[in-house]
Amino acid sequence: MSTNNFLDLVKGQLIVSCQALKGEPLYSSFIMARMALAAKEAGAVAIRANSVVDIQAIQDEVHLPIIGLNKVDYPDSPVYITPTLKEMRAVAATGAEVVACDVTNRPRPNGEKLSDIVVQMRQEFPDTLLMADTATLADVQTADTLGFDIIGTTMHGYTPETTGLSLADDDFDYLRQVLKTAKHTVIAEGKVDTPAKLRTCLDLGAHAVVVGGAITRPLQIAQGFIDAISD
Ligand SMILES: CC(=O)N[C@H](C=O)[C@@H](O)[C@H](O)[C@H](O)COP(=O)(O)O
Repeated sequence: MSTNNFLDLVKGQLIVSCQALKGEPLYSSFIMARMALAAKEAGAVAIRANSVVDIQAIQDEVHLPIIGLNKVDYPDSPVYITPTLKEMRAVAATGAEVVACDVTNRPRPNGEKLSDIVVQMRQEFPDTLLMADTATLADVQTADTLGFDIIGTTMHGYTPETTGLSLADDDFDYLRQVLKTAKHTVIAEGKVDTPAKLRTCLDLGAHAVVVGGAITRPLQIAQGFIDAISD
């Protein structure tokens, strides 16, 4: 019987994504761990983190549940969030309570099939929850069919089909549709960049909300201020 009470722990709460890729000013496992400490002290109940080294550094710094992922670029696929079984296994092996991966109906590296990956993960890591990073309602239905425990809106606005779209567009119309469509637990994620949007996502029925850049990407945050004074 699964002892994974992640969903109970995060219900109605904020999850902070602490990520910085190579090339970003804060690219450092140490810095991501300190970001996670700040998030915990603010009251966040879980952390979303990228890469085994960052996950381990964060686990050493804060005892909060983790949504783990591993971003890897492959030449034969546009999918980069935990794209293959190799990355899924590596993240699950850290003990992260949740493993998140791309579910956007695009070809995966090495021709891997998501359905096969899910079956293998259920066998090898029965207590680890799986989170689908989706972009469209069709992806939400795929995630439901494959039995993902959590459906994230993570990739909405980040695929060719959804470029430029945002969760908050048209009074959160897309999130409302996801909440109506999804059979599994929905966590709102992607461009939730103000406290008011966080509140609205929860009021509309999201189980929890992930906020990343608006809290943990100072370059992105500062650029917003610069844009406001750039005529
Ligand atoms: C598209 C993509 O790769 N998103 C990634 C998913 O892990 C992260 O870079 C985002 O920061 C995270 O989803 C939180 O979103 P936001 O930073 O907008 O609050």
